[in-house]
Amino acid sequence: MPVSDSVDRDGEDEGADARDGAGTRGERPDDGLPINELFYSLQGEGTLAGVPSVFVRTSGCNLRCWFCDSYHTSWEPTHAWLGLEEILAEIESHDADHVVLTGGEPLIHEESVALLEALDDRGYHTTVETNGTIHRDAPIDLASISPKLESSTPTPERAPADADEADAERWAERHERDRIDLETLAGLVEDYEFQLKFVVTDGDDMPEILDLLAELRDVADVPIRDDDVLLMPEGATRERLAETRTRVADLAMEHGFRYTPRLHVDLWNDAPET
Ligand SMILES: C[S@@+](CC[C@H](N)C(=O)[O-])C[C@H]1O[C@@H](n2cnc3c(N)ncnc32)[C@H](O)[C@@H]1O
Ligand SMILES: Nc1nc2[nH]cc(C(=O)O)c2c(=O)[nH]1
Ligand code: SF4
Ligand SMILES: [Mg+2]
Repeated sequence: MPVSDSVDRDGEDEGADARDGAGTRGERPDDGLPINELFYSLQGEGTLAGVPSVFVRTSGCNLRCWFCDSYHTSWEPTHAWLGLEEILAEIESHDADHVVLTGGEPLIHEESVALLEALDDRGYHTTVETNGTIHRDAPIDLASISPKLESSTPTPERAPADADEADAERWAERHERDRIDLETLAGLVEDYEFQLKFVVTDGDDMPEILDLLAELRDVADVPIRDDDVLLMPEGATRERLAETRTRVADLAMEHGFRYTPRLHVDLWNDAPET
């Protein structure tokens, strides 16, 4: 199946392009979001790992990591359109104080702002999982920023097997062009409580992380402590994590950064809605 570009063409109104996305179900409400899945689980990653949370996963992404563990929000997006009230009702049906807005890239959708405002009004703690290429003004309690390294680029050798070859080639170029935007990253760390969560495979990723941190520390008006930096092993399955996690834990100790597990993968492997 050809890779769908309909959720995220270039331009300002990237979220709007999801309106005619492949795999779409339901009418698009004015305040709606394309929802890939909405579920209750434990936060598996980062400084809040282990906290019971409702996850809202929007569809559509402006990048294409070859390893994306949410293939059906990026390479082959599917979703149902849900209105703001429907999303809130679903969230409120779970007994949780924490909501994690993720994707795909949730900040391509301007409607994510209204959702975050409504959650803030209701007293929820909100985490936004973002690739750090888009800034929006919204009540975000924790910006969980995962800047994408060169090792995430879907080169011909690394593109997912299901991806159309020509599309993958086009995405490799676009991914490489767009994956780091220093000004946007600086805006996010200045405006929000944040964590910088890098997906790491091995020591080859470290020079790029160190360079990026040095540049960001230069540009940003707020301190970025080593404590704000988390290394997360690449792996969407238990089998893959078994190959990467010890190496990444050793790198965290060597560089004085935090290590974050992927608790949900340990607990439930790659099952959907976990
Ligand atoms: C699916 S992404 C959605 C949010 C946003 N697009 C981003 O990349 O941060 C959620 C988190 O999963 C991470 N992730 C995706 N695939 C992964 C993999 N194969 N191994 C480890 N982490 C992965 C991302 O880096 C990000 O921190
Ligand atoms: N349990 C669990 N924790 C997570 N933390 C970040 C996730 C994400 O996909 O953004 C995620 C996820 O998919 N599941
Ligand atoms: S930026 Fe996030 S959602 Fe987009 S392809 Fe990469 S990991 Fe997947
Ligand atoms: Mg996930």
